[in-house]
Amino acid sequence: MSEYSIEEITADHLAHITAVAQGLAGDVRALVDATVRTQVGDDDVAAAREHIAAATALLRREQLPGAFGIRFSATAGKRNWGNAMVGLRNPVAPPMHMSYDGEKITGTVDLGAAYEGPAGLVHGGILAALLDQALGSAAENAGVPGMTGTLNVRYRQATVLGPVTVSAWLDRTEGIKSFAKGTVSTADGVTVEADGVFILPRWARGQSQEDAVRTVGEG
Ligand SMILES: CCCCCCCCCCCCCCCC(=O)SCCNC(=O)CCNC(=O)[C@H](O)C(C)(C)COP(=O)(O)OP(=O)(O)OC[C@H]1O[C@@H](n2cnc3c(N)ncnc32)[C@H](O)[C@@H]1OP(=O)(O)O
Repeated sequence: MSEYSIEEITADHLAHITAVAQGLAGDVRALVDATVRTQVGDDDVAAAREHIAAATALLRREQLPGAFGIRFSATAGKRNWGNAMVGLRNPVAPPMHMSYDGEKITGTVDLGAAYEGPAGLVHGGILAALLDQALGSAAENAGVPGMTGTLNVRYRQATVLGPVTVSAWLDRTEGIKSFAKGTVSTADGVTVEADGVFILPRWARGQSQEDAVRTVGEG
């Protein structure tokens, strides 16, 4: 398949594949957490590996030739289910759940042991990636999408593993450049601040936003 595609699916089918994808990705996330934190002995690890190998072989029976891509449909809108931060069927995504209130993106995410950098703290690269996604989505939702050109991240204080909130908003636009800002917060307050420039690529500039998003896609 191409990286961007349009497909029509019924509401019932969408509900079904959503539940299946969320279930599988959730199970694999649980496996990752269990793997990081397990203290069982070698025999149990060996037995677990046999089960994991069997599950992997089962899933490999029928695979996409590449990544999930970005898919559009009248029923479901955009499905970026492979996205590394928010992808519904990607166990690597924490996932961050995002909502938009017309001005601001709010992302909620629970970062467990798999996202550790310094002991007990969230890895800085993960925080940057979450902010990249949220700032990009803020620009996209404001109707001025673009690819990340530059992302500046300031780590104000450590971010303890656990629930975090990511906020992002469009600051201003200058032609094809959208400037967005955002923060990561925990119970300790704001831990990270970011600002970024999101640029509508040269090859997308002649198209309407809707056409560009459909043919070029987005994160
Ligand atoms: C509708 C289709 C949209 C598709 C997109 C939708 C995304 C919807 C987001 C959803 C949420 C995703 C969140 C995850 C987002 C990623 O992860 S995106 C992946 C990471 N980013 C990339 O891979 C981008 C790679 N870089 C590029 O593709 C190109 O360098 C860029 C950034 C598109 C710019 O290239 P270009 O179109 O040739 O730009 P160019 O005409 O040379 O310059 C235009 C202007 O931008 C400035 N500029 C150029 N590069 C930069 C830069 N890196 N930093 C700052 N300014 C720059 C120039 O100075 C120029 O400014 P002015 O002279 O006009 O004042």
